Amino acid sequence: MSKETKQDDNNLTPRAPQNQKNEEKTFANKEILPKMKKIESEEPSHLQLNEKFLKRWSIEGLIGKGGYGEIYLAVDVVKGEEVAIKVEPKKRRGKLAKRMILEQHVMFKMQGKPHVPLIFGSGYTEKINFIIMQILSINVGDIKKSNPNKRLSQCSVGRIIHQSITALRDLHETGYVHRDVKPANMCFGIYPSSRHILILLDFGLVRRYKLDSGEWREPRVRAGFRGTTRYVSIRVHRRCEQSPYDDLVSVMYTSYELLSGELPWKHLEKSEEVLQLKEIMTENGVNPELFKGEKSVLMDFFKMVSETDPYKTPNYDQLIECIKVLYSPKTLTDPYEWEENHKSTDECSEENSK
Ligand SMILES: Nc1ncnc2c1ncn2[C@@H]1O[C@H](COP(=O)(O)OP(=O)(O)OP(=O)(O)O)[C@@H](O)[C@H]1O
Repeated sequence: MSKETKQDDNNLTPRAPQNQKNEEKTFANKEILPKMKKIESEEPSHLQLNEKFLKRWSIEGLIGKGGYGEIYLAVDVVKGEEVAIKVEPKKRRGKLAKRMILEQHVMFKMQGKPHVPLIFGSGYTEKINFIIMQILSINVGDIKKSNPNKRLSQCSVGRIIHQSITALRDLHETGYVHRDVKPANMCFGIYPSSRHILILLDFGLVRRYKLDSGEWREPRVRAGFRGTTRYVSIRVHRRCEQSPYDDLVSVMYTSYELLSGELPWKHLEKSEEVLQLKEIMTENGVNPELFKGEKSVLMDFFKMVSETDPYKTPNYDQLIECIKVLYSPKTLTDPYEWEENHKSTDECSEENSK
């Protein structure tokens, strides 16, 4: 390892992925494998195709490019296993980028929890910060887009939302709020043992809301905007300090988008217009006008989330019970509609209407 390269102390030896036995190396479903983007030669990329990063990870392609970082598919040449490498430049606009330092800190704290990516290593080189982690499926937003009717069945949505709530409960228990919950930050595992497990991604915008003592931090009078306009709560539009409640509101909007195909404010550009529609949706009780047809199953969930006290720990169990109605009697381990061995997309709704 070069002198300018440092990895975290507890991470010098990459760890084996949990539950990833040798016989499980066949992918679950080609449709949800991460798709590679071309690494354009004229575009400066942090890592190059076929480069052997830190003499161990061979760069196979670019999976994603976010506002801050790039995500590459790489092969661990020692173990012959695929991994994802998230990279961000160490400096942004002349300032030291702290986003991924916080992200890897929180991801390390969460290791052992089922809904976070496994980390095999993290650190920095002269120019970049990096996290080497478990390779996952395409994100839930892209799974939805790849469905012919651009939405997901009630049965899939129920199980995605159930697992998102569990993932957030784990994060909130460590004292952090996520602040960017959305379908693009949710993926599934790709091996048989992990393909039904939803993984929450992108901890780059987390913030501590609870002290080690368990006491909540004093909220700021006016917080900066953090998150994605389409999914943030009304409180975030109003610049309130975010709490676990606000992550759950983003889960709530996610459920609507996945089930119906789009949120009512999808085509609005101005944040104030989006806010107005969000207010119409829930401010004076859940508005039945926006919950017609297949969306009616979400009314109870919307009511329960929007009536949650933002200054108290949410009742996660109650929320999970409420959303289970969408997929019962199926279980979290039954195949999803995008899996090859799944019989019919409507199977779940038929069962629900019995
Ligand atoms: N471990 C992974 N395996 C497979 N795909 C991944 C993995 N991590 C991230 N991705 C893909 O890359 C996309 C961007 O990842 P992420 O949100 O972590 O990056 P980001 O730079 O913080 O993005 P943004 O600026 O949009 O928030 C995700 O939506 C997902 O599709």
